[in-house]
Amino acid sequence: MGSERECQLPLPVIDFSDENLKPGTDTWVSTCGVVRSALEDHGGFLVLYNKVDLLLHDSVFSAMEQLFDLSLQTKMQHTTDKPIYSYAGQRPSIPLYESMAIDNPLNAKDCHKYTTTMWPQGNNRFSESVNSYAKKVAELDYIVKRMVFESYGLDNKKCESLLESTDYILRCYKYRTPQVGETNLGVHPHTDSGFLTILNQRLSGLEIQLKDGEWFQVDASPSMFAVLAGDAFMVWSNDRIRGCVHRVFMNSKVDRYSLGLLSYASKVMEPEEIFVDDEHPLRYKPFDHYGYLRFFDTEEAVKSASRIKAYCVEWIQFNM
Ligand SMILES: O=C(O)CCC(=O)C(=O)O
Ligand SMILES: [Fe+2]
Repeated sequence: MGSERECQLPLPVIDFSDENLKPGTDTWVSTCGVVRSALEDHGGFLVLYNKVDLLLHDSVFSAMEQLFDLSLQTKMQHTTDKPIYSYAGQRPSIPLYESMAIDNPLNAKDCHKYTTTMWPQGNNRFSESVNSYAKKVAELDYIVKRMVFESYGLDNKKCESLLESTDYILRCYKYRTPQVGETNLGVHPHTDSGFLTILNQRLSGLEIQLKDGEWFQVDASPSMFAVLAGDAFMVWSNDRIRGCVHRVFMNSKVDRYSLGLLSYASKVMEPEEIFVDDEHPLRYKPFDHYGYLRFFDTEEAVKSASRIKAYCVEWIQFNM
């Protein structure tokens, strides 16, 4: 990784398949720096990662096709008590978009439970491929977080404790092709409400906004993953890390599928002390991630300029 050619791209592409990328090596240390700068500058970066082999890639994406082929009534079933959308879609401003969330996909039993809600007769192939895929992508999530902690000189124990209080969701996205006269916007520009999102797309369409405001189109490939910081990462870093603004356009004549592993803090989280000093005063109150998700669709949140600021910052102004 970190070859000069890679670093010259507006958004770094980091090779996580490199055998030399082990903690303690020079490659590891320099990659930690690239990861940190990309998160501070753009809120994200791209990763080449070969732990999801082609067989698993194909099987998880065909599982997604099967999932979205179910009836709307089946797809809209309530599958989690967390304040996330089990199903999102049928929205007039983004008519192409549908998404479904599998709660706790790293756990085989929870994958099985989700699967039997969707297919009461069972579908082992679905639950097994989802579980294997999520576990492989979670390994990438752990490495990225470990690198971030290390690059700021934070103890690995702190990182472990963050990982222990992390909930994962596998979100599956489908975009149908636009009909004549319909918008080809898949999703409006936004930041994700989670901590970190790791996306893989089967067709291109994902665009990331760089710090200069330009849009960067992410190529689709089974081994190319986009790593995006969400709102909770901004809170944790007291705004040192930027939330990654991204959007999707449907440019193809076939349906587009993508998959995101999203992480959420299961315990109240505070900005790390090292990010708070006289020059960088505390910007966020202790953060209840699920409280934020419940706030997310309220009228107050929707009309605010920034949902995360509306949820956290105003509280500080009135209570300190
Ligand atoms: O489809 C994608 O690649 C990304 C979708 C997305 O950003 C979202 O729904 O939050
Ligand atoms: Fe997103």
